[in-house]
Amino acid sequence: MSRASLEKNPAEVASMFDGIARHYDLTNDLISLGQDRRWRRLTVDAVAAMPGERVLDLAAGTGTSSEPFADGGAYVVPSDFSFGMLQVGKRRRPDLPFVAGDATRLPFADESFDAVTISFGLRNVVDTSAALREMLRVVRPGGRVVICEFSTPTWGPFRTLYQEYLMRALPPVAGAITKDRGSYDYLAESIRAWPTQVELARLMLGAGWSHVAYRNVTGGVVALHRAVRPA
Ligand SMILES: C[S@@+](CC[C@H](N)C(=O)[O-])C[C@H]1O[C@@H](n2cnc3c(N)ncnc32)[C@H](O)[C@@H]1O
Repeated sequence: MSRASLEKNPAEVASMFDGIARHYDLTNDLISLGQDRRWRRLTVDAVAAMPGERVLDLAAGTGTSSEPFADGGAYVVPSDFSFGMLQVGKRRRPDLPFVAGDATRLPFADESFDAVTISFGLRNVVDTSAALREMLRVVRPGGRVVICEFSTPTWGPFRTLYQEYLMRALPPVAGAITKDRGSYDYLAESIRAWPTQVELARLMLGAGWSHVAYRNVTGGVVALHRAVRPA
């Protein structure tokens, strides 16, 4: 199966996710050793959506990151540009209003959401700053963003161990399960090349977000960044 390169050409990225869509959720559980469920719960807590609030879940894939918002009473819109991922999601959760859209040119009006969130998606978008600006545009003044993404473990010895797992163990193991080693080589390489916690916070400030803050989860394997659109 074809993998994307670190240039993150949108057609290549979408086609790679089309290819893994069927096994995406199961493989996630396996390769994260079940940690993904905790990361998702903390993301939902950070967004703290009230019932009836409008939440955009960007790069929502199969909608796994969107479901808890809907189940909590928010009006969540899962959006993604991989039709394969959207189809799997729509089959599983026909009640959710999946919308096809590119994170760098969102098909939504200005100020149409109370909050926007993106889980394990921003790293795959060709232009990080353009996506951050689009998220700012579609959120109302005073609205918030929460980004859940792989990051850089803070403790040196753990970072070394993790990077060994990432680069040496994860691609062959996930490749054997899915018969698609290339996509997991991409996963490992894209995580290693991704900005640190502080660098991402700077990009958010540069895109116009204020009150930018982050917290590390699982020792910094994942970071949750949050910010507010200036009123
Ligand atoms: C790792 S999946 C994350 C899915 C989901 N948020 C989750 O937590 O399971 C990354 C998703 O980002 C989407 N994506 C990447 N670049 C995108 C872009 N420019 N616009 C919209 N979606 C994009 C991919 O299609 C893929 O479904």
